[in-house]
Amino acid sequence: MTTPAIAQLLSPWRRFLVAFSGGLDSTVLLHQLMCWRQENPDIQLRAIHINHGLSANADEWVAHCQRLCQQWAVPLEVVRVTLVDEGKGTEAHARLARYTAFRDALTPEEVLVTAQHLNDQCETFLLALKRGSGPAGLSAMPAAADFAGTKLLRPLLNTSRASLLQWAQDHALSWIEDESNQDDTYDRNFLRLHVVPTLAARWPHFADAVARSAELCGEQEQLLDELLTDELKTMTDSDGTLAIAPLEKVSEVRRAALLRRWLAQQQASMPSREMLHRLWDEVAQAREDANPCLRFGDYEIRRFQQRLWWLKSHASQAETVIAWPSPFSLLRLPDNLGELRLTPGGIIRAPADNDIVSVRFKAPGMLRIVGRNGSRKLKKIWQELGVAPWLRDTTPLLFYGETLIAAAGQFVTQDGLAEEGKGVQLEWIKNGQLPARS
Ligand SMILES: Nc1ncnc2c1ncn2[C@@H]1O[C@H](COP(=O)(O)OP(=O)(O)OP(=O)(O)O)[C@@H](O)[C@H]1O
Repeated sequence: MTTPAIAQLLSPWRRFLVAFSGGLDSTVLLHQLMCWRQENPDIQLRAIHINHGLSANADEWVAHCQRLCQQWAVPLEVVRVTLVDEGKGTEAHARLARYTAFRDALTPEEVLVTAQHLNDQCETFLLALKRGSGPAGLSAMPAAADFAGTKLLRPLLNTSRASLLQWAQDHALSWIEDESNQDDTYDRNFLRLHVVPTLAARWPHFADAVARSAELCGEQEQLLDELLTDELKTMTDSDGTLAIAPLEKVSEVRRAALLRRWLAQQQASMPSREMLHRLWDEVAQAREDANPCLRFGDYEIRRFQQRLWWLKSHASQAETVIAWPSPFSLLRLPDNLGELRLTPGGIIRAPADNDIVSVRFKAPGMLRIVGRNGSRKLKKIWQELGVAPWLRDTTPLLFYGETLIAAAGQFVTQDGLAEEGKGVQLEWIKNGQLPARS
């Protein structure tokens, strides 16, 4: 026998990867799916268990999951993850590692199924309330969301923990208890252990009511998505950058809603109100000659040519070195950035072929050109091309060390500025054409 919720939400799909921790919730989920498979043999089930190695009992949990999956004839993948502490807290790290492992394990034909239930939804809502979230945060967890090119489904979201327990007892299921669930230093556990039981004792349907509020908030957000989609499209370029000028003409609340949606398209985590204000005041509206930048985790937002750019941050990017052994041949740049060409003309002294031997590619658009030790003049040149979105809105600049020595892609020696028709000129070619200089 299956629960209607499971069949209703999952019926369009046929292949499932079940996130199986071995706890009560995911054990019931896997069992219900297994029962459903008995009636529908075309359904394919796989389970995945992530071993975070955090508990002394972690190996026992793995063994328990293996036993159960063998008994239910569900292939199980066990993934051992190693947590590196980057100051985000163990819980957040474990979660990140877990979802990365899910992403890696999923095939495009499968959907991921997790076992969050009504009481989890209630806690998620209360945690968002505690953070002062708006409707997007208060909509808590959606029952279905896009994930890793396929879907993440939460079919138990309207089922209470009590009814999962009832199911487990009725079917004599066994499950593991994670001892860390009793640790009320975690906010979620504090709510689960102390707050929600008090609320539920007074108002038995409190969790249902909260879930309804979450759903209503979700609907409002969806409506705004629909209403703003076309407007956002007109402001966004094919490269994902966002025009600033049209945002100046709309009301503050509309602008915030548009910026939020633009950030969501870049897969950014939801920004706080303060971050949105900073994004507008410190980046979009920065002084004309400023070179503003706002960090968002591993990413940053920059302004270039009156547009906002979402970029992987320099600090988090490993330097790539591209050899350019013969600088008079075309150099193809990574990330579809185009090509570089050196042509005669524009410099006092024509460099020997080996003057420039490698180009160090940092972030999109930022190149470090390094000469061979033997070259006298062009030893170390920084070239920032017009692609660099964090340049001031001027022509491409050329640096020697920290010193600006030329603009518009002309090389000069340290001795003086370029002379027409002599030396070499560096050109950047994108999609077969020289990009327009601003
Ligand atoms: N170690 C694990 N291995 C496999 N699946 C897990 C594991 N831990 C949790 N899950 C899956 O994730 C679901 C939610 O668990 P939990 O609430 O602890 O984590 P979460 O990923 O932080 O959830 P949320 O999406 O609410 O932030 C579980 O019901 C289970 O399906």
